Amino acid sequence: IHSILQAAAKAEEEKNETLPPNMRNYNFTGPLRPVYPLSEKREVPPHIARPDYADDPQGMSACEAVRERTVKILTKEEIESMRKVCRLAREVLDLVASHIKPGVTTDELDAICHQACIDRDSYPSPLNYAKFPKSICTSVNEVICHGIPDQRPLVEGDIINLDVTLYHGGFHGDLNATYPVGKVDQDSLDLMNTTKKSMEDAIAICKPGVPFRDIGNKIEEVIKPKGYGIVRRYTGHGINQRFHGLPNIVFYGGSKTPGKMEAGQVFTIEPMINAGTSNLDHWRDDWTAVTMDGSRSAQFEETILITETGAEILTRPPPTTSSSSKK
Ligand SMILES: COc1cccc(Cn2ccc3cc(C(=O)NO)cnc32)c1
Ligand SMILES: [Co+2]
Ligand SMILES: [Co+2]
Ligand SMILES: [Co+2]
Repeated sequence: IHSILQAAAKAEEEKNETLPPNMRNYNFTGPLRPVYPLSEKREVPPHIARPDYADDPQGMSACEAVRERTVKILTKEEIESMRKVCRLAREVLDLVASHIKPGVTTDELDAICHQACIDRDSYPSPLNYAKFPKSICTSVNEVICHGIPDQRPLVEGDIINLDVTLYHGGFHGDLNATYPVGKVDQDSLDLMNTTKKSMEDAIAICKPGVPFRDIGNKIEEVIKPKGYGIVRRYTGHGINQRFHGLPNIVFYGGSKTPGKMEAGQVFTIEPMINAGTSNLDHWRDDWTAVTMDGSRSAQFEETILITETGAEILTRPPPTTSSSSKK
């Protein structure tokens, strides 16, 4: 009976108008489906400085095509520019997140993000990056990353990751977080909390002289006891005038990659953690990464600066110490 029902569901699916043609006979790994058509490509007013890939037919970045031999050490001025764009990116993430509720579509969240970038004299970095069609990545439930905003309304019980990157003053600022939609089951809450803790514990070990691979060792230490899967295909990355550069930061343990942290380096820590297998597949939209077993996935991301004494989270407001906090 089960296989009959499955065949019937599949036949129904192939008639489904909300699936784009090239996904009509794709074997989805979980219950989530895209809901097409995507909205019109959103415009960014000409007074806003654009990254070099914004108008490239393939969305290719000329500055990223130049191979790097070492991890960039930012100057004081460059660090100030990173502080500014990262602060703006945090404002935009928090604003978009405040609109998460059942019934809101991910396309509506994209429109809010797009306008919030413009209001901050910033370009939404994902737009046209390698031809990505929207201004934010919205990754729901079994989607690991790079989910495309579409006409699907959020449902109570979903989890959603919002991944925001802004381009301002010639620099990119990148962060993401995973949020519950209304009331969410305990397993999903555990997955989100553990993922966030693994990122925060990894940030806490960062300081000059620490090997980059220790980030993955620390994350694995937190994640392994829970039996979750650590995504291997996507990594954290250097970020500055480029959206993506050296170092590549893996989130699993036991990596042999060489390289140690130095003051003045800026990169993201963005572990993607699956409730089940670490294996992934991509929807036939070339972007959307999903867990192979349909289990849920969570991610958190900050952009951090390595300082003489440790790490500064550029995408978080500076901590107020008791002395400096205003009465
Ligand atoms: C060509 O191959 C791919 C595959 C997927 C995605 C993209 C392009 N892209 C679009 C948005 C986006 C965000 C990040 C990021 O670092 N988030 O933290 C990375 N890549 C991104 C290209
Ligand atoms: Co990001
Ligand atoms: Co400015
Ligand atoms: Co990133």
